Amino acid sequence: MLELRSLTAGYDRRDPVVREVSLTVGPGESVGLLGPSGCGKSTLARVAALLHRPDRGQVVIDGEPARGWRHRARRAQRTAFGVVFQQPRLSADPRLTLTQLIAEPLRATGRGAEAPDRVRELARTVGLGGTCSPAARTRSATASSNAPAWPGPWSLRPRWLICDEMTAMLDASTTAALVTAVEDYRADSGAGLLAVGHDKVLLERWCDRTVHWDELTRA
Ligand SMILES: Nc1ncnc2c1ncn2[C@@H]1O[C@H](COP(=O)(O)OP(=O)(O)OP(=O)(O)O)[C@@H](O)[C@H]1O
Repeated sequence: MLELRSLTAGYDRRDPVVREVSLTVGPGESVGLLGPSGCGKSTLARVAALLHRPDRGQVVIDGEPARGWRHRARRAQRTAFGVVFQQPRLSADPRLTLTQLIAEPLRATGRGAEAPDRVRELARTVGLGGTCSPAARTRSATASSNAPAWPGPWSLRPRWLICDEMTAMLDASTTAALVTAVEDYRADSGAGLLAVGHDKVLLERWCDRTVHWDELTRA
């Protein structure tokens, strides 16, 4: 269970963008969070993935409250999350090859020996035919990591996926391929998903249930 309990967060303690928000994602469940641009969805997604420290409230991961954030998060909790941000081009270091992008999270967490097998498997999963096109790079960023030290969606087999406007900049066929890749991974691993966005049609089709930002903040 991923529990967000009464979270208040933002960039100025006197004027937080997320106020007293609570949301629960069950094991293996996919929850879509809908809301207008600028309401605080990305901020909440970053808090949920332990990337942004809230001012108040708790993130509880499988019964255990998070006590550290970003690099201070416990490794077991940090690696429980795979995160896909809305700007994949900024998430992938352009100096790395596609293979390095996929292998880096494993090396960074002392599991480099698994890299060759995982690279082969993930390249197949996300449909990288050895090309270096922007779409292929987007898919490899999704498969690997958002920053070299931050293990991403698939490499470390996370239990929770946080997707923040994952498909906002993609065409329809790449969107469909990515959603399929996420769902294949979830079917295989039992991972839960929090997908944040403003595409109601996509999230309602994709997720077990959707909640609107207003419902979270009305209470
Ligand atoms: N790093 C930051 N520093 C200061 N303010 C920020 C920062 N990031 C976001 N904000 C502000 O916080 C508010 C919420 O932003 P956030 O990105 O969480 O919203 P969002 O719902 O995800 O929007 P979008 O759908 O446009 O991404 C906005 O007013 C934004 O300008």
